[in-house]
Amino acid sequence: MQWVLTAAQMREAEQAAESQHGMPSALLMENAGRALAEVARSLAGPQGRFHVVCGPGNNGGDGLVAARFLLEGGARLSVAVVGERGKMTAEAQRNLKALESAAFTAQSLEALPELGPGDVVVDALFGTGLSRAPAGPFAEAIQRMQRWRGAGARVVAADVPSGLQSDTGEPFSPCVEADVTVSFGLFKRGQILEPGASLCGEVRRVDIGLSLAAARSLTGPGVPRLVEEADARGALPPRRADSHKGTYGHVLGVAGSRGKSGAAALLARAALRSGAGLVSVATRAEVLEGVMAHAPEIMGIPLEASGPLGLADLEPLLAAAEGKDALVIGPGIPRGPETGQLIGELLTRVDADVVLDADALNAVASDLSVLRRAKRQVVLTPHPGEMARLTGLSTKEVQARRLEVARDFAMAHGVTLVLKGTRTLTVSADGELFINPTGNPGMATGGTGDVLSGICGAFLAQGFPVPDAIWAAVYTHGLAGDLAARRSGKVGLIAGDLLQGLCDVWTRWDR
Ligand SMILES: NC(=O)C1=CN([C@@H]2O[C@H](COP(=O)(O)OP(=O)(O)OC[C@H]3O[C@@H](n4cnc5c(N)ncnc54)[C@H](O)[C@@H]3O)[C@@H](O)[C@H]2O)[C@@H](O)CC1
Ligand SMILES: [K+]
Repeated sequence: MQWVLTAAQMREAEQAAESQHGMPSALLMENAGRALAEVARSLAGPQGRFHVVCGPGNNGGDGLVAARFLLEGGARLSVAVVGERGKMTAEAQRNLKALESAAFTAQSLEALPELGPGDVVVDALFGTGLSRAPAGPFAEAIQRMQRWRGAGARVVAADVPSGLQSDTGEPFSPCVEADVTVSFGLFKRGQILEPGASLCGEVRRVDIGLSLAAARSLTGPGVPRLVEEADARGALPPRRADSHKGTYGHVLGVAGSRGKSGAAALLARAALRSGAGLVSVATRAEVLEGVMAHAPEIMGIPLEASGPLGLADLEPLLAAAEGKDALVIGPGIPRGPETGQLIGELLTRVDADVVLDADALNAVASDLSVLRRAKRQVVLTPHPGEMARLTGLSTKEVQARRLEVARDFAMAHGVTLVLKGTRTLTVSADGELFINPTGNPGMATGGTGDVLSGICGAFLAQGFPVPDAIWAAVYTHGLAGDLAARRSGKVGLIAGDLLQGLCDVWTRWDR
């Protein structure tokens, strides 16, 4: 996993590197600029020219170091310094002098020639220190870089595309759109959260000498981490030779209703395709055959009452939950006035971990105190709209502060929370944050959430601990979507394709 930091945490890490590890910021800048030059060179055509656009802060300093290395390598190079020289940081000034001592002259932006295919722009205008919308010459510089890109030049951003707010991923206007962003030392939030992630293009993290210091100073919850493929694969050990279906747990899905039997079927099949030893589905009697028609491997439990799920279903569901290792409640359920109470009773009495999804989330939203009273682990998997109902915020507020909203909720109610959307977040009950990098817009289609709930249930039933089971489920779900989209395209992708995608994940991971 990789830490994902705020600008303030980056500054702390930089200070720790200097005070505790003898790595002065000049040395960090040297390493950063050198790595930046290497990436810039890798993007240029054989006759490519380089424009390095530098701002007044240390981001500009990185650009000036990169310019020095490009010059040493014999590149066709122009450098522009935007803003007043007197306002540059000491490190940036020192590197400008170093460049000028080689009889090289930085120019004004207007003097720089136009660029085209094969050429490279190094955007070193602003990094993590951007504090307000770029205006005047800074805005013009960003627009100029955008124009060069429009004409075919590649843009490599130093640390953060200029104009992007590195703590939120929200861009000011104007903002550089990069082809590659070279992230110095550690990831920044704005590189991972959308729309920042898209504005960064490909993010390449390079070590510059502060990761070790940061790792020591940034322990504890609160600092989000980016899940990597090795983490997810490692969280799911291979199946043992001497095992049987009982080894891999029994998932009970409480799902489906008239017209929504497919939700139960997707949940159940996803749980089966994610390694659960046994999967049962409890649903209204009249839809059970429809569910089972999709999956002969599952066992059906008819709920004989009628109408929305309510207290009349409590005894049959308690009986159904006997001996189960995980429950998944919600996809396609008929919700009514008693559904929340029913779920509350199940949470306090059932001896199994429970995943709440879809209408089960809406059902508990009116009385969240039941979450704290649960006998075992509770996992909630809301999309932003459901999260808004759970918190009383608007969807927009949820999206604007995803990390904080998710963490506050998980800690307040003692649950593992999955906040879905681009870069799905998993938060543990003690506030550890895991950002997921897999998945694609093709998965914005009905039923993919049902599949995720089934994967979560299967991993819990197999005894994987929270929160690992859940961030691994989220990663696996996204990767299944990415692999499935190779066949179907993003437009053609449907939730059922994720079931084959899951098999592709298992063969890829040798599981
Ligand atoms: N933190 C670290 O460990 C390291 C940071 N480095 C670089 O340092 C950068 C951060 O440097 P700084 O903190 O100096 O910040 P920046 O270089 O991002 O820019 C901040 C400067 O621009 C000014 N400014 C901010 N917004 C402006 C606006 N809209 N219009 C005009 N001026 C504006 C600020 O007053 C300040 O002078 C990082 O992104 C990275 O590139 C690297 O040199 C290596 C090590
Ligand atoms: K930049």
